[in-house]
Amino acid sequence: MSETLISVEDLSLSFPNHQVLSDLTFKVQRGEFLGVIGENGVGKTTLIRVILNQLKPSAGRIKIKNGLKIGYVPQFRNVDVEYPLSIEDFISLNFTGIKLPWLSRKEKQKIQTVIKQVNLEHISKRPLGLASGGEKQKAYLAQALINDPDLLILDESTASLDPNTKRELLDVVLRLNKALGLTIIFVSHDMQVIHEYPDHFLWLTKNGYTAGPISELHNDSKEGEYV
Ligand SMILES: Nc1ncnc2c1ncn2[C@@H]1O[C@H](COP(=O)(O)OP(=O)(O)OP(=O)(O)O)[C@@H](O)[C@H]1O
Repeated sequence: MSETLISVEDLSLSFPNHQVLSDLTFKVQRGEFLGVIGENGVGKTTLIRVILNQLKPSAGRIKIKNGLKIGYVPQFRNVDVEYPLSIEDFISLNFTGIKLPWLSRKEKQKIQTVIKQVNLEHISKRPLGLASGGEKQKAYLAQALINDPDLLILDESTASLDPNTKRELLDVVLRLNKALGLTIIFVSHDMQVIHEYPDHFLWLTKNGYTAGPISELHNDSKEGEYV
């Protein structure tokens, strides 16, 4: 039996003088890998902010499963080369509910687990500022995993990575989805990767939206890359 984690019903959101989301209805089931696609300005990030409870819908409803733990991987932001923390220490910053001024053995083990999950073992002691773009995104991914989320949201986290690095990160995300049953919402402009990785899609357009299993995503849209 599938379990609904997020249920969105007739949801609309307007900013002053500007309707962004209109009559949106979809569900996210546990274990799903949902790709959210759409042109610039169509409301992808706005939708994510509604899911994160940072914005209230103007109309309609969103139901989030009680106690759902969400991990968030932001859009790539370069980290200054002078940034002093090691990748390991950077990841540990995201621990919530730390009771002691130092890390417990269990917390240290957890850090090593997530470092392995994102394939950063070989450079975990390196300052984050010296890591490559792909490695930095993996460090953000590891940070999002540290509190055992049920749902991982990646908001255009691969947008500025080269094609190989992008695939490397998405291979890690797909493994987490398949092996651990982690539910994924992946926001992207890139039709090609939306065809390849997610099992469901939500395609926001200026005039509405389409949603469904990835097999129903139009093949003629494969070529398009929104930038
Ligand atoms: N707080 C706000 N107040 C007013 N307008 C906003 C606000 N936040 C976003 N917008 C506008 O709403 C529209 C949707 O923005 P959003 O960031 O959700 O789009 P997006 O699909 O994520 O775009 P991109 O792909 O460029 O990141 C844009 O026109 C944006 O300028």
